Amino acid sequence: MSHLDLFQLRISKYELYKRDDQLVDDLLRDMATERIVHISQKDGGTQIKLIIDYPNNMQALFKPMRFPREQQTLPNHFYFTDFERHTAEIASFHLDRLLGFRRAMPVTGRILNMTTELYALADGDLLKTFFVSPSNNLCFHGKCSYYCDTAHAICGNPDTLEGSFAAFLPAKEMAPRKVWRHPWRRSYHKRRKAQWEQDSDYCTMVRDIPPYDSGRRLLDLMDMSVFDFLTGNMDRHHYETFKVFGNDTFPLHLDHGRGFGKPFQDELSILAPVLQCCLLRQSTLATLLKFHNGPKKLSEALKESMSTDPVAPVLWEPHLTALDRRVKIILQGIRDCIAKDDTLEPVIQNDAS
Ligand SMILES: Nc1ncnc2c1ncn2[C@@H]1O[C@H](COP(=O)(O)OP(=O)(O)OP(=O)(O)O)[C@@H](O)[C@H]1O
Ligand SMILES: [Mn+2]
Repeated sequence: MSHLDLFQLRISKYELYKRDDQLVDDLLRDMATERIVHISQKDGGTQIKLIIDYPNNMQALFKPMRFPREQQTLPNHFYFTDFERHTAEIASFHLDRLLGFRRAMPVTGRILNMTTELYALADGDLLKTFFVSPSNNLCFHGKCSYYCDTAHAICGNPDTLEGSFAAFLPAKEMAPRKVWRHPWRRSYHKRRKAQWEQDSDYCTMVRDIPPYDSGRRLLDLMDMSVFDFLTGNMDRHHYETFKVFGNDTFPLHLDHGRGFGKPFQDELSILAPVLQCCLLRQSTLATLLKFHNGPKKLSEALKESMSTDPVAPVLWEPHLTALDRRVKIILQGIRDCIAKDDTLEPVIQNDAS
């Protein structure tokens, strides 16, 4: 049995893995070093993703590097046209773990050989998209709805390619997932706004709708809002849970390629769930306070956590600075909520309540 098989078997109703779980390190190492035997394109998504096959049926989801780490989200791009960043996937996993959520699958960086580890292992339609560029580099573009064409090809430099490798979720046939619309989903339209952007009482309505009217789910959305605000991810349109665990289970933190794009801008609208509901889980507040008060700031802890990654340094320094600044903003938001506390619901809650 592979480390990934074991990891998948141990997923619980409350988290993907245990605190300080050695298995996570084993899995990261496997994905970063095991021989790759086949690659194919994952269909369904908007931007290119490859399924990486290793021996023993281990699989990873690969997102390629497109730009250097200093490149920011293009100023005229919407969150839904922003290019995905492999470094955001890696950093988000580490951040999710540091915040004590453990709702994101482990992700490692790895440098591949374009010829022997990609071209030689591709077949079918994916293989047909490989070509040699004018500067003699091997490139491919795959088939998808955004940026899968010759003008947006992914090229070796000269023959290596960096990317992120996310541990594969259990097969859908083995562990079916339920897909939920995020109540604070953005409109995904150039000109239209979503209801939550116009209705300041939006949370009152959400609080009455199952599964947000009882149990942990609303608190989990607050955690997700904190997590996304820290990374700057505006692309949380849906989320998924494992069906076997029912409704009172954690939402998976998936798809973080659009985080870490704007280190000099703090996008307060991502924090709307927390600010509109005036709600936060007690353990999450404690974690944020711990990083705020030090001695170890969130930026330092994240840098340390990612320092052993094969593609370290994973993040451009301004992204790390942004984290500490954003922790302060979240805490100030919570202070304001407590100060004006005129609602019937307490601001800081435990799962049991
Ligand atoms: N680690 C993983 N293992 C297996 N499947 C995954 C993993 N992460 C994500 N997926 C699945 O792949 C789907 C697409 O992934 P992702 O959201 O990253 O792609 P996307 O191109 O951004 O798609 P969309 O544009 O719909 O958001 C997800 O909805 C999820 O079901
Ligand atoms: Mn996505």
